[in-house]
Amino acid sequence: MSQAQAKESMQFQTEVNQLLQLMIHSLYSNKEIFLRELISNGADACDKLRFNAISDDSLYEGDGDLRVEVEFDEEANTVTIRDNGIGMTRDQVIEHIGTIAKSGTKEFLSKLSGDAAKDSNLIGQFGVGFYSAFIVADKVTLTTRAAGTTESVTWESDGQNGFTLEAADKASRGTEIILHLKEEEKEFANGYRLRNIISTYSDHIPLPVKMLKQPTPEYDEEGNVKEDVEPKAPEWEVVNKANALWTMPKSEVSDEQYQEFYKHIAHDWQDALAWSHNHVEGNLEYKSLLYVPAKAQMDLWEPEQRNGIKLYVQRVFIMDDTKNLMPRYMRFVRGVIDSNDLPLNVSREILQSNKTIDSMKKASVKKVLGLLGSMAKNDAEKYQSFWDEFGKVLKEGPTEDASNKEQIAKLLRFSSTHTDAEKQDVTLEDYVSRMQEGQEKIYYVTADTFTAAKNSPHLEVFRAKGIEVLLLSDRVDEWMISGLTEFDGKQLQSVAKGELDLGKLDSEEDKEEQKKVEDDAQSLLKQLKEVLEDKVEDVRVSHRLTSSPSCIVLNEHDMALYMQQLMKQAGHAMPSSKPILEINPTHPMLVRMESETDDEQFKDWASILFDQALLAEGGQLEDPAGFVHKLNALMLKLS
Ligand SMILES: Nc1ncnc2c1ncn2[C@@H]1O[C@H](COP(=O)(O)OP(=O)(O)OP(=O)(O)O)[C@@H](O)[C@H]1O
Repeated sequence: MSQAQAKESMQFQTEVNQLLQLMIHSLYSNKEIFLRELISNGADACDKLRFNAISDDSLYEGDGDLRVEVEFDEEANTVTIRDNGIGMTRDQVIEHIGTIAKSGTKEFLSKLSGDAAKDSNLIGQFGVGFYSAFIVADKVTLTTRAAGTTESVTWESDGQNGFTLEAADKASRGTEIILHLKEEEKEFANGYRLRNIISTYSDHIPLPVKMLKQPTPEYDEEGNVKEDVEPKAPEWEVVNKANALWTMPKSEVSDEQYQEFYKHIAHDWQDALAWSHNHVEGNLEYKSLLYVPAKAQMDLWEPEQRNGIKLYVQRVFIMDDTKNLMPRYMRFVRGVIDSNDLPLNVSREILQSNKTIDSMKKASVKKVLGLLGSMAKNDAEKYQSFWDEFGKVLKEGPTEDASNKEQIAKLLRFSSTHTDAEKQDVTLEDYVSRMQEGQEKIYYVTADTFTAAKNSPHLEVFRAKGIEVLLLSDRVDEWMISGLTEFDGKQLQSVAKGELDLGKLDSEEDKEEQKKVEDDAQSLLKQLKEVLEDKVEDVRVSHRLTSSPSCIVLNEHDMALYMQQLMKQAGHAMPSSKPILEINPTHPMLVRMESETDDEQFKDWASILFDQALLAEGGQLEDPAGFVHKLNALMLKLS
C-alpha cells in the first residue's frame, strides 16, 4: 500500500490546542464567522485556479463555472462547504491545514498571558481562517483534490487529538469541508440561518455562493399540498449578490458592507479603521479599495509578509502582492486594485517594472497618505490608535519615499521634553509652533530606551533654557532621521552630535561665560587629551552640560552608539571613528581632578570620566571589569 493510500494519524504542531481553545473562547459570541472564513478560503481557491488557468486552460477540466456551494443536513447535523477551486495536494494539506506554522505564530503564542480576556484581544492579530470551523464543529472532514491531479485525500480532525489523512476518491477538483456540528450548534444546520449569514458576510465577494433551492410544496386547485408528486432534481441557486464590492458606486455601499468585505479580504475578524474607495478614469482606468486595519498583523515585522493588496485585472484575480503595489512602509494596508489596462496574463516579472503598476502604486500611496491625513485632522483619537499600532512602520517612510517626505513628516508623532511622557503624540507642527524666539533648528535625541533618552545628559542645557527636544527611542528612529533632515525649512539636529551651536538662543552673557570657562580649562583639557589619546578624537568644554561631569559627542554623521552596538551584534562591520569627550569644568568632579597631583590617580579619574559618559550614551565598555575596579578603588579612597 502506498503512503498516499494508508490512513495515517498525525499530530498537530505544538500549541495548536492552545490556539484552538483561545480561538473558540474569543470568538464564541461571534461564532457564525466560521462560514465567512470557509467561504473566503473557497473563494481564494477559485481565484487561484482562475489565475493559473489563464496559462493552462485544461485546469478547468471542462468546469469553468467557479463557485462555492453550501449544503446542510439537519438530521446528520452537518454543514458542508464545497468549492471547485484549486484544491490541495496531500503535501499541501499537511502544510496548510495540519499545522499552525504560520510566520509569527510562535511569537504570538509567547505573548499570551493566560488571562482569557486579554488574550482574546490578541487573537485579533492572528487570522482565524480554517480553524474557526472548530468553533461550531467537534469534527471536521476535509476532502480535496488539486486541479490537474488525480489523487485526492481526506483530512479529518476533532481539533484536539491531531488529525488523520486517508486517500479519497473525489471525482472533481476542489475542496469539500464537512462540519459535524456540536450538539449545541444545531441551529446552523438550517437553510434560513445559513442564507442569512451568507448575505451578511459574503454578499459582495466576487464569486457566487450557491445553495440548494428550498423545496416548495405544490398545491392542488383547492389549495391543499399535493402528495405523491414526483420529487424534482434539486436545483442550485445563487444566494449572495457576488457583485465585487469595489466595482459598486461608493454611494451604494454602506459602512457595514465595507467592513464585511474588509474581513473577507484581510482574513481579519475586527473592523478596519478606515478605507479609501476610488474609481479612477482617464489615462489609466482602475478601481481601488484600500483599507487601514485597526490592529497590526502578526507578520508585520517579518521579512516576508503574507497578503497585502489583491491585484485584479478586469475583475479576474491575478495575485496577492506584497511588494509592487504598496511600498514597504505601507505594508499594513490591505485591499484590492482592479486594473482595466493590464493584460490578463500579467506575470510577477512584469509587475516589477511596469508603468501602469507604478502609476497605480503612486496614486494609491497618495490616497493612503490622504486618508491618514484627514484621520489625523478630524479624529485625533482614532489617528493615535493608528499611530500606536503602525507608527514604527510609517517611520520608515521619509527614508524610503523621498517624494512624499513632507506629507509623511506631518503624520509622524513623537515623545518630547514638552511633556516628558512616553506616549508619542507630538507633531512636528506642534514642535515648530512652540519653538523659541531665535530657535532655528528642531532638536532631537536618540537612545535605546525612552528612559535613556529622557535622562540623556545632552538634554541638560536644553532643559535649563526651556528648549523642547524630541525624544526618539524606537529602533527605526535613526533610520527615519537619516531621511528626514528638515521640516518646514528647519533643520533637524541631534543634540548629541557635532558641535553644539545654539545660535541666537545663547545670549552675549552666556557666550562670554563660556569663553571664560574654556580659557580656564585649557590645562585640564590638555592633560585629559594626553591621557585619553587612544580613545577620543578630542576633549573639549561642553556647553550642553549643567549637572553631569562629561558626555560623549559623536560626529555629525555617526550612528548613535547603541545603534553601532546593534549593528555589530548583527554582524555588520562598523567603521571605528573615535568620539569626542566633552567635559563640564565647573562640575565638582572636574574641579577635584584639576587639583590632582598624582599622575596615576589622574589617569584613573580620566578613564572613569570617559567610561561613564560612554555608558550614559548606551555604549559598551571595552573593559567593564577595569571600570568597576577603578571605581571601587576611588570609592574606598573617599570613604
Ligand atoms: N478551500 C481551500 N482550497 C484550497 N486551499 C485552501 C482552502 N482552505 C484553505 N486552504 C489553504 O490553507 C491555507 C490556510 O488557510 P487558513 O484559512 O488557515 O489561513 P489563510 O486563509 O491563509 O489566512 P488567515 O489565517 O489569515 O485566515 C490557505 O492559505 C490555503 O493555502
